[in-house]
Amino acid sequence: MTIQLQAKQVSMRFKDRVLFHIPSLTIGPNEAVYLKGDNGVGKTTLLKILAGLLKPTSGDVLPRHQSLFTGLLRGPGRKDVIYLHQSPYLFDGSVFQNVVYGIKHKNLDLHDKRAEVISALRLVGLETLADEHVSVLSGGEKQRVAMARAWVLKPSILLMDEPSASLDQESIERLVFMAQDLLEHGSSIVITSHQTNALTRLCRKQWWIKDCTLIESPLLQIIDKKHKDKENNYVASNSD
Ligand SMILES: Nc1ncnc2c1ncn2[C@@H]1O[C@H](COP(=O)(O)OP(=O)(O)OP(=O)(O)O)[C@@H](O)[C@H]1O
Repeated sequence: MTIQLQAKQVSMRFKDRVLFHIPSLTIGPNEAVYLKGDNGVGKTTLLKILAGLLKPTSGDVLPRHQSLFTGLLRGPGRKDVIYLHQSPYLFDGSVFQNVVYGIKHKNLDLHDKRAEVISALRLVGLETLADEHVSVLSGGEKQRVAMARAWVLKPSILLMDEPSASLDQESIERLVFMAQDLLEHGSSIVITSHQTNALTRLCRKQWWIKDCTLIESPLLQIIDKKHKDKENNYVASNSD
């Protein structure tokens, strides 16, 4: 299922400081957005508001066609919208347990759940570490586990906060492959990053937080043939 989120007159203030006021904002269905802006302008804050993890000072963010009343009943956190943290939280357990946790209530038998988790770990290149405890993983590997956990959930909207900050080129390309797969299945993604890279190149729209508001514009990507060939080779070598 894909959904569309709509924000109306959303303002965020910390004490006397107005971080931003956004009159109107829509995400989805099936969009890829690059969210940019200087340090401290409120990118993380906006993603948390969209995910329902933070309440704006004023305004509302609702799935399209959902009434405010239903929204109030739903409680904190927005089902089907996942916020991928800059430094993801993994619980005390193995890599496999961390990824399967997301689908523990899904109506799949154990065999199918295991297959889904192994596919996700293969995509992020961590299948050989499935039984390792997460405490032995590097920062980049933890980020990849968090991405695998998000991918198995097949969210309608995935909000990725600086996903590439601690990743090398190969890991970024693995994330690109997963993000592309979600997009092909109708999900939307929002990516924050201080540098353009293969992930931000997936985006066709830009949100720029500047002067305490958000400016939206289309993002025209210049297809770099050399880069495209490299991505295609990567996909070919990772498809069964
Ligand atoms: N709970 C809070 N109380 C007070 N100020 C806060 C709170 N949360 C965030 N801020 C402030 O709001 C501003 C925006 O923070 P945010 O993390 O959203 O910025 P950002 O654009 O993601 O920055 P960066 O690019 O550095 O990650 C910062 O100045 C931060 O200190």
